[in-house]
Amino acid sequence: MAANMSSLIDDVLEQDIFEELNLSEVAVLGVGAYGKVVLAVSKDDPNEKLALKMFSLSEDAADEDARKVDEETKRMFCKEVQVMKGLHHCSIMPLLYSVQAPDCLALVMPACERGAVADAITTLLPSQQLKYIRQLCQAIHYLHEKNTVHLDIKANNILIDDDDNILLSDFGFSRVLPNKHVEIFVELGTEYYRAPETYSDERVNPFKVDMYAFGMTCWTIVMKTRPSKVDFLDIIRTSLGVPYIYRRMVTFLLQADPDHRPSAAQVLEIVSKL
Ligand SMILES: Nc1ncnc2c1ncn2[C@@H]1O[C@H](COP(=O)(O)OP(=O)(O)OP(=O)(O)O)[C@@H](O)[C@H]1O
Repeated sequence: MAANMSSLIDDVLEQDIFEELNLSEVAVLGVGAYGKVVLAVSKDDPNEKLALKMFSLSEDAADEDARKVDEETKRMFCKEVQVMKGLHHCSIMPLLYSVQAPDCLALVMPACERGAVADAITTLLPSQQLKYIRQLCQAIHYLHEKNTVHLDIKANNILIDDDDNILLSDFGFSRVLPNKHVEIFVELGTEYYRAPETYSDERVNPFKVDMYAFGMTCWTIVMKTRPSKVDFLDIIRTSLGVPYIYRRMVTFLLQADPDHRPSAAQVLEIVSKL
């Protein structure tokens, strides 16, 4: 792990991460199992706002349990860095750099202070709905062309930048695969966004799992509501206020049979013309 990790780290810091990077800690943007995401501002340039996804380390070598947790944290961090370093797309969250400090590992990214699409869901304008769906589809198409799957696409993981464009973020569950036909076990994901086949104990096509989650994300965007325990297909089919093309697209994407779901390339062809 050490050799692999050192090749993924851009900077090793001796002291406090904020001090060494000359940043002021402003607020906590989110909290996860690994640690937290912190909004920080450069002391040199107050216009430079960064989000630091920090993976806490205890580095208590004497405590075996703490050592095991640290090993797992390092593994998760390395996985996310490795995937992000290979991605360069205007609708995908860029990794500016990765750092190691005495008490944490951190991904440094541009901060999206407007938050996630999930937070803005009830106030979306028709022009934003179309733009976000199109940009998300372009991001997924790019990922899938690189044989990479996200595996946690949802409205909470789509951040909005200062220019009102979206950035697909959180590559913690992502995988880079050898080809588009490989089948793997997918046991993680978020309730309502998880494709039905992932609840079986069998291998599944992860690209189709992403397309189901994309369908649920489109559902939340066009219905302007967060998903809950309802019949998604029935609701979208009977929501006559939603443009027909969206109802048709979401219905295709949410099909229970993964083989019947369209690919990102197929959906992109439709949304590019809208
Ligand atoms: N670059 C960023 N700019 C602004 N906020 C961010 C940024 N990155 C992450 N966040 C916020 O922090 C939260 C947690 O980040 P992230 O999704 O990467 O971690 P996670 O533990 O995998 O979260 P989850 O379990 O909710 O998917 C996000 O939902 C978002 O609100």
